This record gives sequence, structure tokens and C-alpha cells, in this order.
Amino acid sequence: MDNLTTSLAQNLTISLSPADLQATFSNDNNDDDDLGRAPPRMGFNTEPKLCQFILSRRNVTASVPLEIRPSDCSTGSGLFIARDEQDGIEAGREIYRSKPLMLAFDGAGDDGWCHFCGGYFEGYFGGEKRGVRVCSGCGVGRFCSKECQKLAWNRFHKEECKVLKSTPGIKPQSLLAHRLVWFQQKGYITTEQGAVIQGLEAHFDEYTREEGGKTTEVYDVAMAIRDVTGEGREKKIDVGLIWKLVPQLWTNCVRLRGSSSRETVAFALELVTAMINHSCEPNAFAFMEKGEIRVRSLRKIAAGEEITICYIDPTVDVKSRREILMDEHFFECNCARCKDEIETQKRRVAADGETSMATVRQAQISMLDLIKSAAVTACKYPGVYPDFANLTVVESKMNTIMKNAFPNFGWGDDLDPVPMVRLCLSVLYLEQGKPAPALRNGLRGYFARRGGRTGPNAVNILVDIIHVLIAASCLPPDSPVLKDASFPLRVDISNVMYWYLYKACKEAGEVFGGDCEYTKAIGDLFAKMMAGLPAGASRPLEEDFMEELESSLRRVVEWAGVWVYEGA
Ligand SMILES: C[S@@+](CC[C@H](N)C(=O)[O-])C[C@H]1O[C@@H](n2cnc3c(N)ncnc32)[C@H](O)[C@@H]1O
Repeated sequence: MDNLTTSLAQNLTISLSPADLQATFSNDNNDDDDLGRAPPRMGFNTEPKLCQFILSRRNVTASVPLEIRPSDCSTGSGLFIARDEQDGIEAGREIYRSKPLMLAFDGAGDDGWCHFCGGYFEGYFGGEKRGVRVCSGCGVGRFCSKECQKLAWNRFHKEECKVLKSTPGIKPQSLLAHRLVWFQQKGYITTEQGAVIQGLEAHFDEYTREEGGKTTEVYDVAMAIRDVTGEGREKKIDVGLIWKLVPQLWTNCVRLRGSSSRETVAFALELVTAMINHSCEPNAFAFMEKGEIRVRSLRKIAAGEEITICYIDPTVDVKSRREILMDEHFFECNCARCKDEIETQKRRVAADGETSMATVRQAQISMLDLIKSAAVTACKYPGVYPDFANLTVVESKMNTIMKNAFPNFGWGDDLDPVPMVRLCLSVLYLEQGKPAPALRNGLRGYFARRGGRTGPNAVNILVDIIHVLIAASCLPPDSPVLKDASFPLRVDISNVMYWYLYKACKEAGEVFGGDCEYTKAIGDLFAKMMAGLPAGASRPLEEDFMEELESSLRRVVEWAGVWVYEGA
């Protein structure tokens, strides 16, 4: 039996404080008999049998042979396209898909997901909503059918329900730690799976370096797991073991987004994805569809090349990304994108003469705070704003911050976090029913993005712009917006809208795959809009349409004050 199984089976009762537990796991402690002492970590690449197990067909459906080898960018192992796979993999292809061992949803985020099967039960674009069954015990568990609710109850929700009731804001990653212990007790974790989990990077020293902060958090979760797991049983579980398990789960859970969302919606423990290292300029991304993790390529990945994904929100500025990675993942990112973005900031600072990197940083933080509070207001009062002038105030405050940071030169829409802030403003303005500022901010943010012109974020942003364009092109003739003589002509807005819808269909197919529900929904929307076109009207890709499109786009982006425009 592997260590995990043995230790869990022992069901020991122990009671230690964070300091005691730290001493238990301290590297200076050479007492081999010490309970649950963390063994030195060996990279998976030194364990061919475990690598074979992780990549076995039972766990993963891969379209190209994969290998686990020493990583090019981190100290441990990484996932690679096999060296002998001549052609590597093309951009926009599925590398693999896999069912996670466990999946927990972020209650604070988008909750349109079934907590058992991981299916999305709200139709895209306001489509049909399937019946939602909310657990009457905890009020948190949500299921798409009676069957899913029953299966979840038997598998984990009976125990989880109590935890959710007693700890309402519990982190999904911590919930997974609870679940892993129940799964182990119920015999759902195989010996091989246990062995892999044992070998995962834990960042144990970093999580438990000193008392307080993260150490206390790990301790509290470990004790809570021990307490509820022991309920009704004679002996409680080895808290020393859980003490190590919690940081392992936190380090190795993959954050999942659905195809249509930019936020993390779920956390999963999945053994193949736990092998993938991070890059701010990744060559792949992971998302969830019908309870499966799908990992797809963002560009061509050559044979023998390491697969990387971005662990965090790639749209935030370079300093924020590096801080988050250090704080949450304990490593310093040194990727080419980070270096390039720091250089761009330095060049602007040098050109301005009066500004410093510290001033830019402070301005970036202020802008992010500003948009965060605007977005929170919007969420708190969906559809009903206490003060409709709020967003105009946000915009003008943002302009002041930008002007103060660079007194001699403009900040430039391309410098982070402006593109992201403008896109966020666009969504908020649209929710307020203000299509003109929504369109202006949306287009300025869309064209200013330096990175992220392909991939999942690009499709989502395009869909946001399409929503704004649809709203603007459907304004009633007596709308005050149309009385403003500078507002673009309806025909120009509609040309741009049809073009972006066409682009969104094409890109969603390439990025998420044709069998993805979101791609199908965008395709349906496009078909519906095309069906509404009068007979004989020109359509995207037809010669007449393409001729008109360039001038329509130019007029629309000029009206929006777009800073960098390089064509459709
Ligand atoms: C999900 S694991 C990835 C697999 C891991 N390298 C291993 O050997 O098990 C995440 C951990 O890998 C390391 N890592 C991932 N990307 C990295 C990078 N770009 N630079 C340095 N370390 C990285 C960090 O220690 C991180 O917490």
C-alpha cells in the first residue's frame, strides 16, 4: 500500500498546533519515525511508472502523444508533446481532454453550473434555462437534474452539505481537500492515484513558513477536515497527513473557466493538468465543458516542446501578474512577455521625464481599484444603479489618474490596465442601457490590447463587442443617442456587427472547437441575424460587403477615438 493509503487507513487521533506541525515537517527533523514527515520530493520524471499511469488512456484522451519530463521553466516536471511526434500540434487543436478526479465550484462566481456533472445549465445569450435544483440543506449545492443531485448526495454531498453549512465561505480548493479524504475513506481513490497525489508539489515550506497568515489557514482547514471526518467514527484521521495534503491541493488544483466566462468558475484536481507549468504567454489553455477539462493549443506546439498554460488572469498588468504568482504560487515569472511589458513601461517613463516606475505602478493600482469598485456596485445593484452618473465619474477619475501619472505624454490606451478597464466599462455601460459610451469604451479597449488577440479571451471580448454593436444597431429611431450627429450611421454599425459575428464564429470554432456548446451558440446567433437580413443584402466575405466594411470600420473607430487601428 502506498503511504497515503496506509496513513489514511491508520485513522490516528492526534492534536497538534501549527507550530508542532511545522516542527513535524521541518527539514531539520531527521527522525524517520516521526509521524507523517514529508518525504523529500522527487520530480515525476524520475518515476516512469507513475508517469505512465498519469498519461494512460484510462485517465486522458489525448490527440497527440504526451510525455512528462524535467520542465524547461520550473524546477520540477512538466508536460510535453512527445519528442518523436514529428509534426507537433497545430494552433487551435485539442491536445487532450480528461475527466477530473474532483471538481468544486466557486460559489462566489458564475453559478450556472451543475455541481455534480459540471454541465452548464443556463443557455448562452439568454437562452433556455434548464431546471436548477438547489440543495435545501446548505443552499449552495446546485444540480441540473434529480439524478445529478442524488448521485452527488451519495458520492460526496451528504458530507459536504454539513461543511458548507458550518463554513459558508469555504474556498473550493479547501472543499476539494475535504472531498479527497472522504473519497479515500470510501475507496474511490486507487493506490496509483494516491501515489501520484503524494508526489505532487506542495510548497509546504512556503505555506507553513511562519505562524500566522497562510500557516494558520492551512492549519484551520486541516483541523476542520480532521474534525468532520472523525465524526461518528472511533478514531480520527491523521492530521499530519492532511496538513500536507491541503497545500498540495491548493498548489495543484487547476482553475477552470467555462468557454464563455473569463472568471474562474471551478477548481479541479486532475492529474495530467497538475503536471502543466505556467507562462504569461502560454501555448495552451484549459477550460471546462460538460464536466471535462479540455486543453487546447493557442499556437503550433512543436514535438518535444513543453505545454504551458496561464495560471492567472492574463489581462492584468505585468507587476500584478508577478505579485499574484509569487503570492499564490510561490514562483517568480520570468517569461518573455513580462520582460517586454516592463521594457515598454520603462521606455514611456524615460520619455516622460517627470514620471517614475513607482508612479506608474501606483496609478495602475488606483485604476484597478476604481474599476473593481464600479463592478462591485454593478453586481450589488444588478440593473438598478443608485447613481446613473457613476460610470461617467469613474471614467473621468481614470483620465485624471492617467494624466497625473504621465504629465507630459498621454498614458496611451495600450498601456495596462487601460484596455481591460475600458472593456469592463463597456460591459457596465451596456448593463445601464447606455450603448454610446459602451461602444466607445468597448472599441477602444478591443483595439488597444497588445497581447491576447487570439485565444479564449479574444473570443469573449469579441462577443462583448457584438452585444454592444447589436444594442447600438437596434436603437429605436427616436432614441436620443441617434440625435447626436457625431454618432456613427446605423449601416456602419451593422456592417461592423455582421463582420464581428462572422469573426466570432470562426474564432470560437478554432479556439474552443466546433463541438463546444458556446461555439454552437455563437453560430446560432449568427445564423439568426443573417436570416433577418433582407434578401439581396450583401453578406460577410462577399465582395460588396468587404468593400463597404473597411470604410464602415474606419468611421466607427474614428468616432470611438481608437488609438491604434490596424484594420479589420
Ligand atoms: C501545477 S504544478 C506544475 C508541475 C510542477 N512543476 C511539478 O513538478 O509537479 C505548479 C507548480 O510548478 C511550479 N511552476 C509552474 N510554472 C512555473 C514557472 N513558470 N516558473 C517556476 N515554477 C513554476 C511552481 O512551483 C508551481 O507552484
